Amino acid sequence: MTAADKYQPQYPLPPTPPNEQEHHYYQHNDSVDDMEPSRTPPPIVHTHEPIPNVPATTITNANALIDPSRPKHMWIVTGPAGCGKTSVASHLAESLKLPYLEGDAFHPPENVAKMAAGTPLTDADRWDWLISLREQAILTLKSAPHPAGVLLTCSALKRKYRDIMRVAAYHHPGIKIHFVFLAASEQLLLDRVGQRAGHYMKDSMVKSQFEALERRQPDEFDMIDVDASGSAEAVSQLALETVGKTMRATDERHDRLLLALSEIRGAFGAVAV
Ligand SMILES: Nc1ncnc2c1ncn2[C@@H]1O[C@H](COP(=O)(O)OP(=O)(O)O)[C@@H](O)[C@H]1O
Ligand SMILES: O=C(O)[C@H](O)[C@@H](O)[C@H](O)[C@H](O)COP(=O)(O)O
Repeated sequence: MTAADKYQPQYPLPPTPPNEQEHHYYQHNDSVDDMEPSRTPPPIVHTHEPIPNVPATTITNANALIDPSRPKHMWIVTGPAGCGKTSVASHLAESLKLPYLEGDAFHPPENVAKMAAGTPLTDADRWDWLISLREQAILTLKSAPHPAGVLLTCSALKRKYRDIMRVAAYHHPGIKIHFVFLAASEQLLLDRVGQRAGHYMKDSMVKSQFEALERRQPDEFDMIDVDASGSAEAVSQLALETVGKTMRATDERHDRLLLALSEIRGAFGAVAV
């Protein structure tokens, strides 16, 4: 057997890259309501400033960009229009003293105009919006004086949208992502959106939001459902209890891990002596 034979992969090869014609199709066919591969993601603009007095080798370690002493929590309050994202997130932000990013504020004007005209957004419309929200959340976590977390509202209706947000933890393992899904019936949200004044999102859009909605999948362990059918106060309180419990559990797990690591180090130190 030659060396070349030896290194032939023993598993099925991935599909060959698209030929030029397909590539053209992927780039220009906007009628495909699918973000990958109908749109190539734009390059992510790294907005963080260089950190002074940190050796360049440390800066290349993504984890070092976030204060490594404790996990940083990214709480994403999700659900279709009218479920109470804004109400709940502002209550959480105030109670937990965390910075808060309102997802709607990150929609480009074209998206707002589209929704205001009663046209549901496509995956392609949401792609840049999700990335800019995610990057701003990371930037907020990195900014002095290092908050313990950040709150975001973002409908995050589909699994793949949530996966876009999860990329934050991939690049910055010090970030713990959690989704809170505010669960309520379509009829209830129709009523709430119908009664809400001065918002571009009209009740006619609630149906399409439910059509797009993909509920938590079994492997989405970072997602918690909160019953959002009660009064605004009751839902906010329930969400606060849920968030507090999860945050404490995550921090305790982290502390136990650090303790175990220091014991292992101690044991190795003793052996070395
Ligand atoms: N639990 C609730 N019960 C009744 N009305 C609510 C509740 N939560 C929010 N609302 C009202 O419903 C409308 C939509 O709430 P909002 O927080 O803006 O939802 P979202 O940000 O998800 O669209 C607002 O007018 C708000 O005051
Ligand atoms: O992805 C979307 O289609 C939008 O993000 C949508 O889900 C969101 O609900 C609107 O921006 C309206 O804002 P409210 O959720 O505040 O009604």
